[in-house]
Amino acid sequence: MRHFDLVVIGTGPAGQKAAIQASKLGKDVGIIEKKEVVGGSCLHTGTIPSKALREAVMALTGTTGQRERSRPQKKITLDDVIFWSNRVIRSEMEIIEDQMMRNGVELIRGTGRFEDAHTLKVTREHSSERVTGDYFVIATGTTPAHDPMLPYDNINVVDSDGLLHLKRLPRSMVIVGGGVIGTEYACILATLGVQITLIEGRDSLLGFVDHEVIEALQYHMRQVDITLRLGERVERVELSDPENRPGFSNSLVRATLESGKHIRSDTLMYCIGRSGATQSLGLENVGLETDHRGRIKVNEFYQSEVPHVYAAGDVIGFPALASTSMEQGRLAACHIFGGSTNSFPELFPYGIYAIPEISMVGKTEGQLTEEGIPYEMGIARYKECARGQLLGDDIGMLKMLVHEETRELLGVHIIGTGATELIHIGQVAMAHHGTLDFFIQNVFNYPTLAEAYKIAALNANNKLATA
Ligand SMILES: Cc1cc2nc3c(=O)[nH]c(=O)nc-3n(C[C@H](O)[C@H](O)[C@H](O)COP(=O)(O)OP(=O)(O)OC[C@H]3O[C@@H](n4cnc5c(N)ncnc54)[C@H](O)[C@@H]3O)c2cc1C
Ligand SMILES: NC(=O)c1ccc[n+]([C@@H]2O[C@H](COP(=O)([O-])OP(=O)(O)OC[C@H]3O[C@@H](n4cnc5c(N)ncnc54)[C@H](O)[C@@H]3O)[C@@H](O)[C@H]2O)c1
Repeated sequence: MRHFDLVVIGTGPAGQKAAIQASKLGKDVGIIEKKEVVGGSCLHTGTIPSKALREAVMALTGTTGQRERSRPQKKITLDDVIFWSNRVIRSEMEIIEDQMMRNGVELIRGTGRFEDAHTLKVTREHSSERVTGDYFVIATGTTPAHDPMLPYDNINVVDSDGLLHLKRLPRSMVIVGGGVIGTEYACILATLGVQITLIEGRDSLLGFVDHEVIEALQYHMRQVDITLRLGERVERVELSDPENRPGFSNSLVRATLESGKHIRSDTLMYCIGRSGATQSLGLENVGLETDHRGRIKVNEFYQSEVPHVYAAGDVIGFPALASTSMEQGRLAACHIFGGSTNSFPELFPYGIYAIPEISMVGKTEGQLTEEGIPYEMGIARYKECARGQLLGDDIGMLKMLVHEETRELLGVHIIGTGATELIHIGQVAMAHHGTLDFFIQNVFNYPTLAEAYKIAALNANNKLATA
């Protein structure tokens, strides 16, 4: 039986960083992975495939600047897009495996299940073994939440994992759930020419994003013929019998909404959130419970109620991003082995890879209003920047929120080309309690989109001066 200082379960972003950090601190580390491939849902079904798909679609359709946004120039097959994605996934996988090998992290393939508080049984198809550990980091991530009433068949009714295995591009698709996954895929697939209907139970998509940015996004989604059904919920989904389709016309799926509307399509994708992958971990043998969505409760050090068992990444819930999962895994290993550590930063950005992309850091106008914080707003439109003109991005916008008295930056919200990169300028300024004067008094490269920060700061300054 092999013994490790630390056993990590799961090779997604949280598990990778926990394992490598512990190994850098001189510890013996084993990492368990139930799939044949390393990288987690991040690399195989989540972040990377969806972003590779997006990049491929943008390149193949020539959707670079928004002005050129159009229907595909040539017929693009799902194979074209998957070919692009697989190239990225393969090289990312090699990088992860190399990193683990170089750092002496022992990769053990199989499904891990606790037998007691320090023993994990690792089961493979034809064999099994037991490993023991002084400490554990559970980094098993999530799987798509399912509605038991739905007829999932992985062909016509799929979740976001199943989407990646479709054999052909559907003509039409209903997407249920206007969260991050539903919104990103709606934009990507519509750009490919799929006729999309997006159904969201709330009154707008992505409720945590600045309302003006969401209004702009929803406007542009409609411009590419995405039908938004907001404030609507799906009551029933039926698959048609191909031989006999009264009420289905030529479509294969019919969704009935609570409002009584029928929506017909070739395919329906459900993305209504995700559940912690904890069911088969044998947590009861360690004395751990999960919440109703399978998530593990941890303290600020990522320590569960059983002190030598830590958990990090999506399995602990919010914010459930690859970016935050990596840092949680690293911090967990630092806490276990006494490495120098910081606490998780209060300020971190969100990047939403819709088309156009969106990014935000800090507070929204809604939050500032609710908290009674006096603020002013500065806006820069990309079309005011030479770089925006060069890119043909007429719709991009950067909104800066500053404290009315201290002039400190409180939030930055961007929609448009490069939003997910540009946001980090605002993040750095905010982390150092920067004011809008930094942007006014400094010079930026020209022509760049970063110039939008200066334009927005001047705009806010003008409003403050006349207030
Ligand atoms: C469609 C989609 C798009 C996304 N886009 C973004 C994005 O753009 N940006 C972003 O920051 N985040 C994005 N995310 C979220 C991101 O993918 C997750 O936050 C991230 O993957 C979580 O990492 P993790 O290490 O916690 O878990 P995962 O990446 O889910 O990895 C968990 C691993 O544990 C393994 N495992 C599970 N149970 C066991 C067991 N019992 N034994 C052994 N191994 C086990 C699994 O096989 C898996 O390999 C996206 C997610 C989805 C679904
Ligand atoms: N760019 C990124 O960072 C990125 C991209 C994709 C996914 N993710 C991660 O993946 C997680 C899961 O994403 P998700 O989109 O599945 O979940 P989500 O929780 O973000 O959104 C689910 C949405 O579905 C709606 N909904 C639920 N049931 C419904 C019903 N019956 N009818 C209509 N609408 C319904 C909810 O109101 C909600 O808006 C996210 O929380 C995020 O952490 C991140």
